[in-house]
Amino acid sequence: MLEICNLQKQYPSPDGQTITALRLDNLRLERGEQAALVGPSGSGKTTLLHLVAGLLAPTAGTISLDGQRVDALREKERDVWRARNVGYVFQSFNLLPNLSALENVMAALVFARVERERAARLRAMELLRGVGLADRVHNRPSQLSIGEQQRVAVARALANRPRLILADEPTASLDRENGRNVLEILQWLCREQQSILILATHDHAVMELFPRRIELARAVEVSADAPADSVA
Ligand SMILES: Nc1ncnc2c1ncn2[C@@H]1O[C@H](COP(=O)(O)OP(=O)(O)OP(=O)(O)O)[C@@H](O)[C@H]1O
Repeated sequence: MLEICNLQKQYPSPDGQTITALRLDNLRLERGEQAALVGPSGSGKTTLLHLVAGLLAPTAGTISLDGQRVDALREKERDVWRARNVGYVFQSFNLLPNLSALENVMAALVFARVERERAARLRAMELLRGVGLADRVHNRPSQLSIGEQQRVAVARALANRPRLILADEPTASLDRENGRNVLEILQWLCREQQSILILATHDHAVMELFPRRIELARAVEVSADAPADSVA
């Protein structure tokens, strides 16, 4: 289970003010639950995903996955924790350009040290077959279509069977048909392995496909000397 309590992230701004990028009082997602993360531009969707992934530390509040406090981990511990427990799908795929589709997926497994090379290869092949790319495994990203690249990225994110999949507008660079295809695969794989899925989107057609929504309100800006919640 993912549990968030009284979470806040603030940044100093260049003009001496403090920007509250995110405020989220409570959130609980059970194993296998899928939720769309929605809110206007600047409401903190990416910030929330980065906090949950342990890429950023919160200013206040707690984040726990299956009872483990992610916010309390030191930076090095967070890297190890992330490699084992989190799969991240970006809008812009972030595949390694010099590696084939197969090597990109294997890299996630080898980095997390959860599989030996032979087992990693088999798992990567199985996933790439699952996302419909069995005949493209030796292609590099530049030799794949945009939709195919995102399917490789989905396979990579799911490779370690992570408990948590975070996706930041994963269909925003795709046309409707490819977007629908990637989403179906992502939701199906998350259901299969009972991963929690949080997917940020602006697209109403995408939101409709999720049983739950996490709605963020627009971030507020407060001056440096005012308490955060005294300014609207
Ligand atoms: N490193 C930073 N320093 C200062 N302010 C930041 C930083 N990162 C994000 N912000 C601010 O925090 C707020 C939330 O940003 P975030 O990217 O999380 O929003 P978002 O909901 O994902 O937006 P979008 O839908 O446009 O992608 C914004 O006002 C942004 O300008």
